[in-house]
Amino acid sequence: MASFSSATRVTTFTSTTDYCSRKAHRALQHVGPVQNISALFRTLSTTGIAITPRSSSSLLAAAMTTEASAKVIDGKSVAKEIRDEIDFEISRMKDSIGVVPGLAVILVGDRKDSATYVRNKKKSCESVGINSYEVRLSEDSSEQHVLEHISRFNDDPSVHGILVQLPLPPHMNEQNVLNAVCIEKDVDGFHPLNIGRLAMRDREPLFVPCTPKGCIELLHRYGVDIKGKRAVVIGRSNIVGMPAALLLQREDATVSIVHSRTKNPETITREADIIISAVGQPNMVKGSWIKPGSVVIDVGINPVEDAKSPRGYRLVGDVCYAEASKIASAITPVPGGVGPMTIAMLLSNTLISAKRVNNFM
Ligand SMILES: Nc1nc(=O)c2c([nH]1)NC[C@@H]1CN(c3ccc(C(=O)N[C@@H](CCC(=O)O)C(=O)O)cc3)C=[N+]21
Repeated sequence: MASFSSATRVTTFTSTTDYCSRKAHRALQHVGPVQNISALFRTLSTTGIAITPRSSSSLLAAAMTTEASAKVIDGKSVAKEIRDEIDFEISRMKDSIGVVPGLAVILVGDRKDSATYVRNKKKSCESVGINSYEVRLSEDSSEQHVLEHISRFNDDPSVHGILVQLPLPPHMNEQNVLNAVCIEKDVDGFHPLNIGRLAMRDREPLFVPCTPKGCIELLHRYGVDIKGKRAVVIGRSNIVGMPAALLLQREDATVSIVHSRTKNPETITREADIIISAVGQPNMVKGSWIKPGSVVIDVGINPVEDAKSPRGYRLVGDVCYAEASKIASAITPVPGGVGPMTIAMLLSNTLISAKRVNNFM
């Protein structure tokens, strides 16, 4: 790919004769090479130069030929950092009151992806000193059977968190099953009472759903201001989109939700300073949906066929990374972005639960 050489820059701005562009050109000569389009827009705004539609489109065209240079929001390394903090806290709790947190995971059926997630969760639990209890039930087990296991874990004081891996087989009623988890152990944060409290001002949920919590944690740890910013959440699922929008609102963002029935999703998304995409459509969000300088959190983890990959597929996000990383100021990769954070937040919620029930600060 061609780099954004100074020759390119000069051509970009002398090709148009309007005043702003000439002024922008001078500003650029002043600041030296510009790494990406958002840096360019920032530079222009600090010099007080208005960006006209005309200069804007030539800037965008120029940006499309530059190397990717948005800051990569490294979920994998932040998740590691968080696991180290959790590890420390668990040792402190064990040393002072002798309690070790416990997480129970119920897996029904033999979906390969679910088995992988459950295995990863178990490994992560071990890495921080959380006891994990796993129940694997066959695809054709009854809902009653699942409810019995939940009830047993509800009553077991060594279990501080209960996670029922989703999706459940089609013959089970997901609502019945999730409602059975007592809210004090609902580390997924899926119970309606937890979601209801999340939605209300001056109420506190016992647990915040892991994936949205992980998204916000990434924004915090990368120093992204949320207060007063425009945020767009793409997708309205109960487990990610909807709670992500509620959390952003609690952080004082102005939030819009874009979904499958939204007219002009591209126009609305392009107004956002912060985008959280959780739809499960590979490469749906194009560069043209993104405002220069915005921050993009890509929750999608979509397998796409890839004969060159050893597994026969590779994972891509909802966002077209190649395009977005030239326009955004920061972006999460897939894999290595939100995924590892989801698991770190599950461990965090399990620790919170164990601390709460034992009155340990
Ligand atoms: N009750 C329940 N709670 C969940 O939290 C839940 C669930 N059910 N069902 C399935 C989804 C999916 N999910 C993921 C967690 C981590 C990664 C993850 O760590 N992904 C790695 C890639 C892993 C790979 O390479 O295969 C990454 O993005 O870097 C992915 C997906 C949790 N889920």
